[in-house]
Amino acid sequence: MTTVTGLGKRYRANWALRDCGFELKRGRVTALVGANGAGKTTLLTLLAGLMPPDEGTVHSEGRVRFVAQDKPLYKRFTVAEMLMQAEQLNNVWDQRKAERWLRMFNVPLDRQCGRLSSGQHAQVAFAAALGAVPDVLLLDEPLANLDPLVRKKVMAELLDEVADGKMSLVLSTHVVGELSGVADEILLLSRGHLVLDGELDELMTQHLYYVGPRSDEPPSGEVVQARHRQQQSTFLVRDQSAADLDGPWITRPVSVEDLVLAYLDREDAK
Ligand SMILES: Nc1ncnc2c1ncn2[C@@H]1O[C@H](COP(=O)(O)OP(=O)(O)OP(=O)(O)O)[C@@H](O)[C@H]1O
Repeated sequence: MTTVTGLGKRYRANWALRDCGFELKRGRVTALVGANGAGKTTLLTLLAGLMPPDEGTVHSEGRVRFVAQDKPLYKRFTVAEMLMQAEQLNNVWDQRKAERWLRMFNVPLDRQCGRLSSGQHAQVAFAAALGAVPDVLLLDEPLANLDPLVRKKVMAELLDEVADGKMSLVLSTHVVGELSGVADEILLLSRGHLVLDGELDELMTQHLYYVGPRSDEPPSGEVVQARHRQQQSTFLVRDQSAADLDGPWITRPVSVEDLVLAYLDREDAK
């Protein structure tokens, strides 16, 4: 439903994003991860159509809504007035959906936006985006400013929204420990390039740890991360042939967090 091909963006002479290609499907959650300055916000802004690419294309079907990191609201408006404005700006609007979200997170409709806590402020931005019943919802670091319980609840509710298979959700995040059970797909950016992308379940089966005697190489596979102690080496590898393993090596599964951090670490060291 969204197809991205050869996407690139530069600010003056510097490419912030290059050669980016992937698809976003309905009913799927895509996590966009990468170090500070990797190009996540640039990619989301291009997906939202808020600035033109310098190369490549984004083709999206349906309504795309974007909640930016700073989530601008009119400070003097009450929450209810903010929703009324969102209604006027959108051809399709579901007031019940927006109000339900705000009730769930205890945000008073009659409170001025300038008097909301940063967490409540974020909820108003989410409610306004969801009220527009988007086909593609893009959230730039939606979990920042939220306490751990609210983060969990927001994620659970967003997953519910995706579950009926109509919407595609993309969220950028630095909270990689909370991706397991949330993300179906991953896009990992490093210095403007996609270095890992695909279905998370598939990527998990393609990666594993080899633990064995101190050595320079693992028994097979492409090394993503290597750690050595005096007598022991541990390799996180991308490998599909581990089933035939014999010799001194043992294998261990990787977690989503291990996988993402290992790739971030590898790219950081380049
Ligand atoms: N308006 C701009 N003008 C010039 N350079 C920019 C502009 N916006 C972003 N950049 C540069 O483009 C690169 C990608 O920035 P971007 O904001 O997309 O990264 P990010 O992954 O969202 O970072 P963070 O995790 O810190 O929010 C960075 O090198 C940044 O300095």
